[in-house]
Amino acid sequence: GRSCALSASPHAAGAGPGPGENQTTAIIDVNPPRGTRDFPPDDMRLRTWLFHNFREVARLFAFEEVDFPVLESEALFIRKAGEEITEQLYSFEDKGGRRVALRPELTPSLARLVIQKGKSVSLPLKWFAIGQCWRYERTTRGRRREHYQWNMDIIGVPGVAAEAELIFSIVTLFKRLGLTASDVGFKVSSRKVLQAVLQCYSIPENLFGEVCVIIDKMEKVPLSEIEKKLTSIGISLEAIKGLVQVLSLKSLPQLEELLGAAGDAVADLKQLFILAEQYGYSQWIHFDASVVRGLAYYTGIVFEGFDRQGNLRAICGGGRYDKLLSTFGGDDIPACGFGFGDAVIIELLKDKGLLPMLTHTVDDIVFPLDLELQGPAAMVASTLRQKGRSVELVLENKRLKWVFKHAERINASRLILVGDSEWQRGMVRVKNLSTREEQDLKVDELE
Ligand SMILES: Nc1ccc(Br)nc1
Repeated sequence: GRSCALSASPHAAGAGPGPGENQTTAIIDVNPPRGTRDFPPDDMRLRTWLFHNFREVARLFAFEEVDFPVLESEALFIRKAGEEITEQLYSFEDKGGRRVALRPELTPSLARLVIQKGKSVSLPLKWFAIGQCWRYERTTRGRRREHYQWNMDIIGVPGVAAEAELIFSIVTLFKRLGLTASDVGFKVSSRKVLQAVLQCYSIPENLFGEVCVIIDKMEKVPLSEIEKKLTSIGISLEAIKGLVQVLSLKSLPQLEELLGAAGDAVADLKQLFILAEQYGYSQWIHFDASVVRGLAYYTGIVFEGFDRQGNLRAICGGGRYDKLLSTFGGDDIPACGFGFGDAVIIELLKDKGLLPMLTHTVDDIVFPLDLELQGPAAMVASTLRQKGRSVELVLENKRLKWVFKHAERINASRLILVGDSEWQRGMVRVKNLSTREEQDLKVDELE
């Protein structure tokens, strides 16, 4: 028998290529799972830049950051309204036999946390989160299965001042990214418009969510299919005609004519446009009755950000969801919020030539001229780091030519050489890599 594992040849047959043998194919698939992305440094810098802008806007609007598990109970997302988001739920049974899901959106988790906190938090709440969301899309469409969403939610404010503030926070983000009202805009409507029509035809309230989800596809599938689906859930042809008519309205006066000024729908929308005027972002938004959004839980104002060129899918979307918390067993707490994905916005910025140039830069590169000086070089690096400078310490015995090349690659501002003769005098040689100026400095003179 073998004395110990070490004596076994690590390259017994079938153990893969040995040292020096080239690896033609990797042993494992080095690509991420279908529909998911890696973020190597360049992509990660762009993502960090985008998320920094999300966080900065949230700070300007005094929102507090929250987070939740990517994994939630499946029950949080089971809604009987035929939404794409629930049909594509990334759910499974865990080893404890529990039905769990990778969250497809953040709003239900936020609602769960608000209810969990109950009386221990005072309303209104202004919370934001940036989280990865998942869907299990049939590979036929080869689309992404994950994206990161920035969510901002105002909990406990019944009036449309909350929606006005939320839309302005997105306008603020767009401006920070260099986009103007000529590049992007918001279509705004209210689900109370649909509610009013359904009431006219005495369609039961419980069909409201389902009707909205079907209607949301209005511009994506032929009208005949919409009519077929609506009929299949018991909506009369007459009611369908009424719905289609109201959805084609393009102005608030037209809506008022049809619904009368009485209904909340018109009043809410009028108030929202007045506030937008006062905020100074009227030119960013317009009423469009065809905006429904595909989530069943919206109950009032709904809006979506879009690129005016019309090349891309919606950039973001949101609205009021006054009933969601009570459907989870919480109190009847009004709420509104939006989701803003990390993919369409980057496509738009690319199209507009607005992607930032982000490079990996360091302040100093420290290089011991020979191996005995590794200790002193580490101390020099530590002194500089304590002063807040980012320092690349060369960890191997490299030729000076390599060090200069590397300094260029990482955009270092200074090269600090730790040499024997200088070190004997407690000095190091400092090269400013932009001015080429060179000087010997005492370590504690470095700043
Ligand atoms: N809901 C959702 C999740 C993931 C992606 Br990608 N798109 C939408």
